[in-house]
Amino acid sequence: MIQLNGVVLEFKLFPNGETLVDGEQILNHANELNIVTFKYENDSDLIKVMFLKNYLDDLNFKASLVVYYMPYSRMDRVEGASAFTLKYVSNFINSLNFDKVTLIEPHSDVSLALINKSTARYPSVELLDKVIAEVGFNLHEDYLFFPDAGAQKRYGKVKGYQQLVGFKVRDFQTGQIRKLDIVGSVERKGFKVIIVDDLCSYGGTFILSAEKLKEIGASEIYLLVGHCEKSIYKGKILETDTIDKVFTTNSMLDQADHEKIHVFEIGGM
Ligand SMILES: O=P(O)(O)OC[C@H]1O[C@@H](O)[C@H](O)[C@@H]1O
Repeated sequence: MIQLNGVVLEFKLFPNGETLVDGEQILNHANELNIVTFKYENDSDLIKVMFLKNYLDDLNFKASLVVYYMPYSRMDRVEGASAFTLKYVSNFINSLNFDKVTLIEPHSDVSLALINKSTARYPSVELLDKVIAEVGFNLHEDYLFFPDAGAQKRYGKVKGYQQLVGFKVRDFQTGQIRKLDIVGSVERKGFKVIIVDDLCSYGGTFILSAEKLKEIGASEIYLLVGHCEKSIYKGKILETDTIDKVFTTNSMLDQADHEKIHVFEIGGM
């Protein structure tokens, strides 16, 4: 889904699959300075962004880009013969020459390094105060939990919280989590935990984290993720009582289709 200055653009297809770009629709919402918002739904959205930016260039209009979820951001390293698709998509975005690019919760700093004139915003940090108030989190008794070293690097700098970290081993090819251990100790049982990470897919990481946290005495467990894929509906998080509530943004989901999910609007953060 592509927005121009907050307005969702409609794209149609020619019978052979080519994209029909409605220039009039763009003209109706374009200014000299524009914000293009890119909510990735599938690879065809990349082509739509390309057509829109080229059209704005032809009008001599400027534009910045907000990327709700950076596609391929998890392909931030290569192993064996795997293709470095994050680099290739970043090259594509760079070729469009936006004035600036804002990445919402990129999976790692590699996206920031690869994309020119890019900065990041982290809803998992920006929304923490709201989530803490909602779940009645006590700074002296309760814990934030980062499921792996990547999450600890991104969010561990938040001050004033007791923190626990997971050590996760995942098979790069199959995506299966081989094991997860908790590093850090707790003083007593019966505490709340907010698991903080960038993205929930099927939720395997968080179910496993929650099981381990329960073993060491957690009584209530919440999940705060910047992005939540629709695949959460196919995973076990919503079926079991291991995680009490999931807080996320509309970077991937459009709305919450389950009582356990709370979706914050990125625009209203
Ligand atoms: O365990 P699921 O939800 O499938 O995947 C989410 C995890 O996989 C990683 O890329 C994310 O950073 C998160 O830690």
